[in-house]
Amino acid sequence: MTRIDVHELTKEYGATRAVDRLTFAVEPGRVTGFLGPNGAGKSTTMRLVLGLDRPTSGTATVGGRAYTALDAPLRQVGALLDPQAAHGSRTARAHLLALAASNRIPARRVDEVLDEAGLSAVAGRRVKSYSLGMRQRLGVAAALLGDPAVLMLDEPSNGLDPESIIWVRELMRRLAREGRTVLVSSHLMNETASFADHLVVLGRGRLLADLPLQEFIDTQVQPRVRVRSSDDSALAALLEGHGYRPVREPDSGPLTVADARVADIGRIAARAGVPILELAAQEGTLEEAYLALTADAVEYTSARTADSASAVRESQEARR
Ligand SMILES: Nc1ncnc2c1ncn2[C@@H]1O[C@H](COP(=O)(O)OP(=O)(O)OP(=O)(O)O)[C@@H](O)[C@H]1O
Repeated sequence: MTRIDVHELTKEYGATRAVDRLTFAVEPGRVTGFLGPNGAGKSTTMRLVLGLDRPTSGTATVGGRAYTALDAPLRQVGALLDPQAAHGSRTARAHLLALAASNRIPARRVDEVLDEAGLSAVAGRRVKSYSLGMRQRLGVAAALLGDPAVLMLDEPSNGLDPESIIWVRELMRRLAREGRTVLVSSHLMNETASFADHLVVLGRGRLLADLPLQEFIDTQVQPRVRVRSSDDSALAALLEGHGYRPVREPDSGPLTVADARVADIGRIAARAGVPILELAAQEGTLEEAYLALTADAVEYTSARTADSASAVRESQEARR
């Protein structure tokens, strides 16, 4: 089993501390989502793991060894960092054949990964004629070439159409099921929630969270209950009498009750004889949880996003 271990990792570029005493492990058999605002240090961390940059201090290892000390790196770690990495004047097949030859990977793997990436029909075309989505697929094909135990993908869904996004999601799930170690950075929260089992979240180069996906959401977003009655005013008064703070959704929608459980709300209403038309637990989303956590750790924030992040937090506070 091959883990990625990052220990007390620090990287400074002049006065900028891009990565700040970072410690975490990426375990095999699950997809770990790597999140953080722009400039949080995700790409730098991936580059340090891949030996593309030298740390100022600390270590990053794969299976206990530095990437640069691996015998056949491409057969142990597959990475997608920059979809523009392939030379534009080469065909996709020639690009993969060159990579295979320099890493002692059998040439037949090239056709296998082209097929896996859905590029077989266009493998003879020059890469410069490829769309961003096709380049992303080629980058994923290159990452898979050495059949590696560890995969690190930086924004693999970037520029992909909906069908390709589903392809990436299912591919990552399968790679994790096969027991591989999969680290994926993304800015797309719904997307990350659909494939990640575990999350590592950075802010300003530091570790903000290292938790299973659901636990991360639960620690950031209070549980809520949605409830609707034929007499919402009576229901609201009843719940207030029991110490809850129900909030009416806009346009006379149902009531939202923070810090509440379905069974408790249902029992209170039944005892008082208030008819219930709808009663449901409302799950927090990864986006809410992420915004609540990272609002203070955003390096580049427009006034508008800062407002919406604090609005999410305020609405959460209001429901408490
Ligand atoms: N080669 C470099 N020289 C100088 N500063 C750098 C270099 N690479 C990264 N940085 C700085 O380090 C910080 C972390 O950048 P990094 O690209 O790792 O963040 P990120 O989390 O990947 O961001 P994004 O989500 O925008 O890709 C930023 O402040 C960035 O400007």
